[in-house]
Amino acid sequence: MSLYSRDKAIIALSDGTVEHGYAIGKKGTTGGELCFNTSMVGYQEIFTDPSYYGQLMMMTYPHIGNYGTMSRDDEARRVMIAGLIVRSFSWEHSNSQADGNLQQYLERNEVVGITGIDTRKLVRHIRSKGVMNAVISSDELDEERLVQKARDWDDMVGLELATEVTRDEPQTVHSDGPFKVAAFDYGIKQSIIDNFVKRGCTLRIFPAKGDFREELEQWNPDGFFFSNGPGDPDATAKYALDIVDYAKETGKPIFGICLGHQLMALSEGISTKKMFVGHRGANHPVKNLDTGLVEITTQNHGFAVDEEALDESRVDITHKNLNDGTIEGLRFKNFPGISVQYHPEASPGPHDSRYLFNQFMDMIKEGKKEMA
Ligand SMILES: NC(=O)CC[C@H](N)C(=O)O
Repeated sequence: MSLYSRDKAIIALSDGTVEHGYAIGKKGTTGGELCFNTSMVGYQEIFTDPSYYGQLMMMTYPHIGNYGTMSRDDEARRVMIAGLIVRSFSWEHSNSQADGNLQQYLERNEVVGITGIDTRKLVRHIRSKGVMNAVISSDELDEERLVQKARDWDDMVGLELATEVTRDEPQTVHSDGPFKVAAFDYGIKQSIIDNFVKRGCTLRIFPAKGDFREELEQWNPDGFFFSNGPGDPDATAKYALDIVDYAKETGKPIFGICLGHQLMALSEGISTKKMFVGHRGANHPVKNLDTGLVEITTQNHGFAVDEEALDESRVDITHKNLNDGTIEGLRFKNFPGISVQYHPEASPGPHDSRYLFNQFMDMIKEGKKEMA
């Protein structure tokens, strides 16, 4: 496709809403759950966040592509979003550090997208009607057929997607520090790995599925980490709780982010629920109930721990979202564990919540002292 495409494209929602625009990225047809992200920067980190696997990404910031792409900004080896919707696509970029332009990046990663869309209107629509599926197409422009396709698309509820994005084999990421953390990869972001390595943790990263008990016994980690990831936490829990339970039995500190947080709650019998509209952006206010302080956080989730299912003999709520009151963090009472629904690695986003990695490191240091 030449730069400055004027090839037509359509986005069709499962409720019959149709909008016309122009093709970006690869020509073709794609579909998924229609999400929106309100971050003003960090589009490349968002597109490569494995938790977005299977979702169409609508950016509310209107100007996307203006600073190009840089390979060091990737959160994973490939683009994970299923499609892209923007208001005003930048066919050209201006950034002395960029190593490419977004159109070429999207084409190389085979991402189908659409520009020229009134994203503010579509976001308001989803916010009033609730999250739904959609289809983007630049090779088939029949509105009715595309709406039907959106209706037929798999529902996110019940979808198991972590095995689509996890690694095939365990991998060790070394640091020069003394700590060993076993991390479970349901779609782990590179910036989470970097945050551990920076704090002196050598990580042994395990695939989502498999029996690694024997290897874990031998390696004897100082702590466990359960990662972020795509899909319905209930569907991942069907196989993942086995290893969460193992980690709990060891008595070592456990930390969970996003999907990992949801899995830890599920392992204590506390259910999750699909949200009316998810949280995706880099300015969500969260209150730390231990300190009373408010942190501005990066978020990306469509499910949440159900407050009604909370069991106070098993968990304390440590963090709450100030926009809608949903649970954002838990401390576990029957094992040394903390977890947050949001993203302390904040890539992109403000660094207010990085202290959570330090808090986990303190738990690990404490645990090692007790063992000595
Ligand atoms: N970032 C994540 O780990 C997302 C978790 C889960 N897939 C959700 O949407 O709620």
